[in-house]
Amino acid sequence: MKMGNESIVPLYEKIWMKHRFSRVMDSCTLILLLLLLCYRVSSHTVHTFPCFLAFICESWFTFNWILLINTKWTPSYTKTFLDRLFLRVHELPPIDLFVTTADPVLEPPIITVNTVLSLLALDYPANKLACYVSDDGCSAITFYALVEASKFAKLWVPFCKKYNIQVRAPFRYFSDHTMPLPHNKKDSPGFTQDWFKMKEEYEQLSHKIENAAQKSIPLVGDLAIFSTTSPKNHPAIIKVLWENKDGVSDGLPHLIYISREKKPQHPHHYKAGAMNVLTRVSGLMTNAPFILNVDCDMYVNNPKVALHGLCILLDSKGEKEVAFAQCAQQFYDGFKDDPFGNQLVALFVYMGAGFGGLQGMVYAGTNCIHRRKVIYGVSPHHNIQNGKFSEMERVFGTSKRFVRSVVDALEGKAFPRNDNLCDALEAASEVASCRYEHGTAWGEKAGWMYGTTSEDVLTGLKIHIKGWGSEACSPDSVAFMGCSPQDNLCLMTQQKRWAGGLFDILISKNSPIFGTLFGKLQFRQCLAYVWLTSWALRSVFEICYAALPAYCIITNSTFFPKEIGLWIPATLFMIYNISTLTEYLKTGLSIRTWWNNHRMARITTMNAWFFGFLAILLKRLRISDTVFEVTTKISPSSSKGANENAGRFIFNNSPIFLPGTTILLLQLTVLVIYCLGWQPPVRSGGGSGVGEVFCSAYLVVCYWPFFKGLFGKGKYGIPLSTICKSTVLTFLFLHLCTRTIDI
Ligand SMILES: O=c1ccn([C@@H]2O[C@H](COP(=O)(O)OP(=O)(O)O[C@H]3O[C@H](CO)[C@@H](O)[C@H](O)[C@H]3O)[C@@H](O)[C@H]2O)c(=O)[nH]1
Ligand SMILES: [Mn+2]
Repeated sequence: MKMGNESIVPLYEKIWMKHRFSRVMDSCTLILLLLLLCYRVSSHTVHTFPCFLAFICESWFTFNWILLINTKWTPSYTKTFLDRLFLRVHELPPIDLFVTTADPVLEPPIITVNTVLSLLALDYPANKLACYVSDDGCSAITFYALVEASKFAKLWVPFCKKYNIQVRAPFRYFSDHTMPLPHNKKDSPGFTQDWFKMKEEYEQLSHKIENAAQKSIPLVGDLAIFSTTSPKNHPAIIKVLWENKDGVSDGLPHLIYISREKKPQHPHHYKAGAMNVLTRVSGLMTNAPFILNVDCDMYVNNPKVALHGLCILLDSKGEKEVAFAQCAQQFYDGFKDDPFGNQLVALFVYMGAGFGGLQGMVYAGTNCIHRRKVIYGVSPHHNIQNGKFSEMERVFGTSKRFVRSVVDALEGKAFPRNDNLCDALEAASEVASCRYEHGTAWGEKAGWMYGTTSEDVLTGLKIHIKGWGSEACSPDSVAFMGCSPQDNLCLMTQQKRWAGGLFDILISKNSPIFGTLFGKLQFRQCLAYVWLTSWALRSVFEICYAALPAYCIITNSTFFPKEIGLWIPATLFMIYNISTLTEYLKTGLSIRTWWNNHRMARITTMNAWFFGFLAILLKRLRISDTVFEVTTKISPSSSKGANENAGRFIFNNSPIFLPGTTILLLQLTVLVIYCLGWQPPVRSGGGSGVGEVFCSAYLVVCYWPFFKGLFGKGKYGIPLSTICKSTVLTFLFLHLCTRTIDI
């Protein structure tokens, strides 16, 4: 190619995948579903209660399947050309790095520290980076850990860059205890020495942090301020922990600690609130045009990730169309065969790529690079008319200095390097106060969106509604790695929050449906969003469907088509399983993983998603509000030595296990009834048969972890109170079913 044409050379390419097999199988499934519905409508048995209920549920499943096929149909991924980036860009733009942490116990500071270290060591000019850590826990330990980490970073970052270390989160780098070979062979002699030194330094750092967490540290000096704070009631605390004063590109990036002001009576909007404070404070201090944000456990696994992201965002086409570049969420130390189905690998491969082929990948809350101006609410083909200052104040609040920074960001003006970050501290405290957003458009039109516990998807959706696209960024070596929920309790809490939060979006004024009708959300993207945000609704239909075979066995009726018609659901079941299994195998996952994921899908849907659904109902009825329950992250030291019980189900008193336990007891009961021949005589329309028994047995197999829980001890057993409640519910159901026979 000719020189001088650099701006035309694309920096990334979208590659369309051909999932032909999936398409064929998914279409077959759809045809069978439609056949089943037609059969039900045309046959007169639809008048019986079970057939009618089955028809309703199957209609939903079919609708849902159409949404799913639509999402999966045109998958794509992006390939980024790093080598071309430097042809096109002579000076890299600044990037602000955001990390959020909320609780020093659920999120051990050593994890946050590792994430921060991996960010500070990014392969990127250090004078173009600034790392902002938001601590919603207002924890002296987190603060102390970050201060110590910034000292360690002075050794760690040069070490990583000198030897081109790939994994720059020390706890992962040192986790296998063997010394890897340096990538840069000629430096080897010094490497061994340096490696041992670094390892020792890191061990000291983690001991210091661990000690601080165990014995309370004296709150003197910089920590004195924490002696009067409590996590939910304290003034804004903003400290510049490290400033790259001379602006040297091979030094350390700025590191800033922020704990926004909290008052008991002020809503703080959880993570979205924290992100908005980060946006404003960084706007005052560095105002970078790009923002890379991660959760506290998502360390950088590929130090070039920022460059890959910029290939997409600085590309001449991307510049006009792409609002953000989202990397997949991948997790380290997952259990073998994914017993809890929380690794989400197949989900990202098939559904993620599907979104990628439409208007764009959803924003997943972490591992994402945003354009700052888009966060401020700009539309794609906008002309910046210099809005009146007073108008800007209504949207962005009354800090003059901040509003000026917004104007700069919108106009794409380079930020005049602050001689001194501390100059901005006073203004920063103002924008981090809990009253600042009062009467502004934060969380509504600007910044991260409020009103749902899935703030990430809502924020991304509103960006798509403006007409922006987005891209998945998937460099060859995994971009980020994080900590997945470690047991089924954490998983249930997380899934409940997700499903509830997503459903909240669907029925709000920000619903994707309105987005298509009144905004610029593309139709197919809208359907994909409806698929995503209707997870919670699915639970209702699935629970009804699970009760159907039990009802039929008790009343000796059937909800299946008769004779030849029975082949439709039977083939459907087979095709569905073959096609999903093939997808897993193609992705390199095991048969066990496939089964575990499918079993878990039934369990999470009927338990966690159902409670997510209920939570939103209660919220809409103004009975109780939803809260963001933080997922526990396992600290690296405690995860060592996986025991034989890892991956085993545990239970507690939470009502979340009630639906599952009841469904299991119910199926066991009806299987006994069937085997003992205690069913009433068949009346009209045919009695229950192999179909119903198969469904019941299948559910028992899906709920096998619960079955073991019936007999388990301690935390491995379902609490007696839950079993009692479920037994009562089971008998109530039995009673109601037998009543319908008498009528
Ligand atoms: O009041 C809060 C609550 C949470 N967080 C932070 O939010 C992040 C995500 O919380 P986590 O408990 O890890 O939730 P996950 O379910 O693992 O997170 C996924 O789902 C969330 C939405 O439900 C998104 O915000 C996340 O980015 C996404 O990774 C963490 O860094 C927390 O520290 C806060 O800063 N303040
Ligand atoms: Mn998380």
